[in-house]
Amino acid sequence: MITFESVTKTYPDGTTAVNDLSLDIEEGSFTAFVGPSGCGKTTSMRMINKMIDASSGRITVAGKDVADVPSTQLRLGIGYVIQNAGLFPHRTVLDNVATVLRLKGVPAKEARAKAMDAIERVRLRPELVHRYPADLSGGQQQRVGVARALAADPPILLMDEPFSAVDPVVRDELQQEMIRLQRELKKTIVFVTHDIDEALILGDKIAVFGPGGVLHQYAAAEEVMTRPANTFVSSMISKDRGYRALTFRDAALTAEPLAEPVAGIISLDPHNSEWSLAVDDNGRPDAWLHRASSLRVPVGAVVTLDDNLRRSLDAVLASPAGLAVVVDEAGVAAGVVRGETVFARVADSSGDRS
Ligand SMILES: Nc1ncnc2c1ncn2[C@@H]1O[C@H](COP(=O)(O)OP(=O)(O)OP(=O)(O)O)[C@@H](O)[C@H]1O
Repeated sequence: MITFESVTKTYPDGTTAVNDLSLDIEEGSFTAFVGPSGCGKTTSMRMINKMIDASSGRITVAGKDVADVPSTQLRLGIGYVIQNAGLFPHRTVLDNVATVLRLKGVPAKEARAKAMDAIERVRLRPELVHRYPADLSGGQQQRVGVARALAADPPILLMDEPFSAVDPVVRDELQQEMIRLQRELKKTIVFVTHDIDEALILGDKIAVFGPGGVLHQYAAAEEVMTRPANTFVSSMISKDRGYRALTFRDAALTAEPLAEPVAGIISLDPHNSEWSLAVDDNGRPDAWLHRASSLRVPVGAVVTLDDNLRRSLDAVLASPAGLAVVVDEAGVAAGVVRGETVFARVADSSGDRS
């Protein structure tokens, strides 16, 4: 879908940002460009939609050399999401999302209807559509940025560090949202991040960039983890490696059922008699409640039954009750998994690998 053939970019001041890059990005794949700051990830991405021109080599999109396609035409088929969303401050959420459709000449009414579809797709609350970006949280703004990029249904999505400015809990939510969206939409996504964890969580394929704009490895996420191409790549992944490997282990958990909520509170007996679980009106987990002191601890990570072992471990460790909340597709609390069960699976899985 997107190919780089011996592409080099040298800026006028002599900096070589990208050095002889060859890469073949398959249609429908999620590719993460990862590496430390200044390694040419953004430059490589921006050459795809011609925000930056290559100095030499060739880039093709859907078989066409981008040099031969007018920039505006090229960009109408390529959604673009950046850090801090880059929304127009004086346009409402709805008008922001409708922007590309309007540029494409879609009549206003139809553009708004399609924009609403995109807003629903990213699960942004519909009552926010008439607000201005400044009235939204960072995470909500990013959702608008993703909706705007998706509204015109482009086959390709470029995302440049889109989640690096939001707090870790929201970032985790947005990452899970991207995984869900990609399952539904099957776009060709290129995602720039300096965070190897984010790359491994999201990417089917990972391109590891190093100083001087050199590509060190381009492979499936699991292969980068288990067979790093060289010492540069191993140094990127060496910290917390065992923990990261859990990303690729199926948790294969069974949920233990929960009692019915009474006034929004679910008793966790017999698993835990010190804590209860508060849920919202829709039955989604909200907070852990310490029965004796009434202390409330927001529920951070939750799991679904097909989650990997790493997310399951995160959910257990983030829970003061030592239980992970299992949610269904709608985010409704459907059960719990005990810490011991997850720890036993982690121990088994380390055994598998040795
Ligand atoms: N317009 C420019 N003129 C000169 N040098 C530039 C320009 N833009 C980027 N560079 C340099 O090119 C190199 C690659 O930059 P690039 O932004 O592509 O890297 P990156 O891996 O995306 O890093 P970051 O995450 O910090 O943006 C860096 O050394 C950067 O300083």
